This record gives sequence, C-alpha cells and structure tokens, in this order.
Amino acid sequence: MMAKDCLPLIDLTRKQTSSTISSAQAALRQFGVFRVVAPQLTRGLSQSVFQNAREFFNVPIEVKEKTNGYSGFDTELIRGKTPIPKETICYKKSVENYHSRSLPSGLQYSVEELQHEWANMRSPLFDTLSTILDSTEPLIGTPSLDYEPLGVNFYDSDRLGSDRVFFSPAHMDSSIVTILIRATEERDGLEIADLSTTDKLDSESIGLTASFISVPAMPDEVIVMAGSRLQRLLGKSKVRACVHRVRSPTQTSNRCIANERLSLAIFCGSSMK
Ligand SMILES: O=C(O)CCC(=O)C(=O)O
Ligand SMILES: [Fe+2]
Repeated sequence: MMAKDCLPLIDLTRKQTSSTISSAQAALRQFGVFRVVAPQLTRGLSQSVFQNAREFFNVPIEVKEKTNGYSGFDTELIRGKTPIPKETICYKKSVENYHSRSLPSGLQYSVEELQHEWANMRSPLFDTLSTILDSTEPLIGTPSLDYEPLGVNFYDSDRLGSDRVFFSPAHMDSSIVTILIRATEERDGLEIADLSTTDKLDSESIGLTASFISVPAMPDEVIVMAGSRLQRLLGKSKVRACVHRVRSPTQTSNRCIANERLSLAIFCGSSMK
C-alpha cells in the first residue's frame, strides 16, 4: 500500500470537498495521519533550520550538553524504558509567552522564522481538523493546548551499532497533533502503523503486531499525525493516535538513504512539562 494513496493531501487554502473530508476521516481512523501542502515550511525555512541544526549537532558534546533543551544520544526514552538512538534539540515556547532559550543564535533565529510561518498555518489547520472530525471540542485556544515544543532530531547510523534496526522505535506522541517536517526527500525510513491490521491498543504491542507502511517525504508537504491527547479527547472511533517508527537506513532496502537523518517536529498541544 502506498502512502500517497491512503493518506489524503489537504490544501488548507481551499474549501475541503466532501470526498477529501471523508478520506481524511478514514485515514484518521486507520492511520491517525494526513498530509498537508506547506511549501512555506518545507522550502527555505526548514532547510535553514536543518543546516543550523546540523552545525549544532557537530559541536563537541560538552558544548551541546550545556545548551538548554538538548537531549543526548540514547537519553530520551520511549514508554519510560526504550532509549532512542537520536539527539534532539528542543525549543519550548507557548504561543502567548515567549521564552527564548540559549540555542546557538543562527539556529534560534531560523527556528523563530519557521515558527512565525507555522503560526499563519495554525488556525486554518485546526479549523480544517475540526471540520474533518466534526468536533465541537476546542482543539486550540486555551493555554494548555497552545503549548508547542518544537524538536529537531538528529540520527546518525554510524552510532547505531549493527543490532539496532530502528532510529526510533514504534511510539505515539502525547500531543494533540504533531507536524512533522523532514530534511531529505523520498524514503527516509519513516513508517506508520495500519491500525486496521491489529486489535492491540498500546504502541509497543501495535509495533509488534501491525503492518506498517513507509511514508516517503514529498516535496512541499508535511505530515500531521494525531497524538494520544487527540484520541483521548475525541474517542478512538473518530481518531486514532498515529503509531510511527523510523527505520535506520542500513535496514531499508533503498541504500541511497544518507546515514544522517534530520527531522523537525512541532508537538501541538503537548502537555507542559
Ligand atoms: O524523526 C522522525 O521522523 C519522527 C520523530 C518523532 O517521532 C518524534 O520526534 O516524536
Ligand atoms: Fe513521534
């Protein structure tokens, strides 16, 4: 099954047709994902974030460890136990209150530019999401829902060792939705679970039992993944939290994939920690 055939592509600048709405409803039940046209995020802006982030991830570990929001290789855990073989720099900001952190200035500047552009997309996206899900629940507009950490992830297969298959093991995010932008195009190892292929409910068992489909990064598109908070809010008959994982390039049939991988995730309505 091809991602582009089962994950509808939504253009937020247009009024949604009833057929787009029904295919988005189906995709949110089966995968917890849809795609959104967003060249304003994927072109220059995110490339500049990735370029600055790459420079940051290459500085000595002693410097990175002193930077607010940095998590080192294997220090973040999935479900409190499985280490994730990635490094992350997380930029935390609530929509109303601006707290700048001590990121390197080039990275901070490019992240802020991207957030500024994302801010223009936020209302159209959530309006569309409410239409698709026929929801009267506020999905944004309260301080707890408007908290939006942004993480830039860096994966390096040279550090993975031969026994580890995944850059990121199967998990769901705890957000309302996560906007995911990737640095390279085409197959970059991202896979999502087809939730109709399992009756399991937790991400670990889903990871072990479900079929997964590969989701290539397409030019000018981002993906929007439902998080567990959205599933809780609206019920799992309407929307399922997306269970996703990232296969390492050495484990992917397409050997052209670079050994380094960068991605950027905006966790909308994630709970404040
Ligand atoms: O790197 C990716 O494509 C996925 C990242 C992810 O799942 C996360 O940061 O929660
Ligand atoms: Fe995730």
